[in-house]
Amino acid sequence: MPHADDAFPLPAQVSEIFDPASWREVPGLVHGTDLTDVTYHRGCRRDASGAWLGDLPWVRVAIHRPEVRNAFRPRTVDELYRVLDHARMSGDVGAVILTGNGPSPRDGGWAFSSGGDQRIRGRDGYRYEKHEGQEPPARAGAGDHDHGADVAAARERVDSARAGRLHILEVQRLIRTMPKAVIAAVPGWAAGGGHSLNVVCDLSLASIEHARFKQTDADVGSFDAGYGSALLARQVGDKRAREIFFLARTYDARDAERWGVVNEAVPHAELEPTAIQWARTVVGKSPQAIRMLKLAFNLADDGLAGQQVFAGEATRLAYMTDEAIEGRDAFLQRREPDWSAFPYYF
Ligand SMILES: CC(C)(COP(=O)(O)OP(=O)(O)OC[C@H]1O[C@@H](n2cnc3c(N)ncnc32)[C@H](O)[C@@H]1OP(=O)(O)O)[C@@H](O)C(=O)NCCC(=O)NCCSC(=O)c1cc(O)c2ccccc2c1O
Repeated sequence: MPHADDAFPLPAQVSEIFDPASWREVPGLVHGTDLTDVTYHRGCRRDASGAWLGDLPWVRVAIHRPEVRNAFRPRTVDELYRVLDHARMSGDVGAVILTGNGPSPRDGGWAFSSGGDQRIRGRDGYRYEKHEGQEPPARAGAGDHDHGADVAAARERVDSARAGRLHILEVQRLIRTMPKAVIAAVPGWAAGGGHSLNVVCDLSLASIEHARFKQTDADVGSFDAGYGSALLARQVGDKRAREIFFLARTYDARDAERWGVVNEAVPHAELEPTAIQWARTVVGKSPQAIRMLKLAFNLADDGLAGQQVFAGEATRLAYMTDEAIEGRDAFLQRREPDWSAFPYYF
């Protein structure tokens, strides 16, 4: 039993393959209080009784809408952005595990994400809903579930006063540009915009038993013409990327591994422990080296935006030198800078 005075008691079991002993809640970003569609946890060490001993430098972010294969609505995207930005701005966090909670209480299906929630798609994008987060909880078993009524109720909830959004693209850019390793742990379906979310992560693991991939964008009249297609082509080759989009056939974790959509296919039970192990390995490397490498991998494909992000880190390195400090100090001391100590390296 955890100690009553434990700073961080064991969190709730948010997913069947989530190990509460490896994580703690993050105050201000707690599911059920601050978040409805996403869960967010900080890696930590605990003793045998479950008492918190200390933090570890990684976090776990999961979409928590298993009853709709973790489809995202605007609120989901807002929450994803919020927790990912928290991870980005946490100086003691070096890796992010991105996954989907499951299984579905309706039918036991697993998902990473099935992309934009088609029930609330409008002509201008995905629509916010009134009273979000107050929907009746999904009940176990498909018997009492009426899909048509569910779709009608979701459309009824649309808040017509607010504009539609496509801001999963902002989340993609955040994942792409945050100077930390983002590891996708794909426990089930990665479809449509969920397929693209996996593409944009730095590293990916997929469940052999349950992960399934399918790029459905063109089936529903949508198209991720950015990272979701162009970066995919870099990963799997141009012909294969066209096949994935144009034919929209389902492929599994083994195919995904062979094609380069994921790094490794692993047994379902090993998915989260392996993701944690990969996070542990990445944070064992030089933070500066990982930062520069990630941004270097992005640079050529991201054009001037990629150069800008890489150059920002180069500027930070420059600020750490005596030469840059001499420039700053000379200005503050109202004197000419003395560069004589600094060679013209070649
Ligand atoms: C993912 C599936 C292949 C899984 O099939 P399966 O047979 O296992 O499960 P069901 O189909 O029975 O699903 C269970 C349950 O979940 C509901 N559901 C699943 N996905 C969604 C969804 N995306 N939106 C709403 N609801 C969903 C489903 O209806 C069932 O409900 P019940 O009421 O019957 O219980 C299969 O589910 C599937 O194909 N899903 C749809 C995948 C899809 O087309 N996604 C959207 C692609 S477009 C997109 O994501 C996208 C979003 C953006 O914001 C963009 C922004 C800018 C550019 C491009 C964007 C973009 O392309």
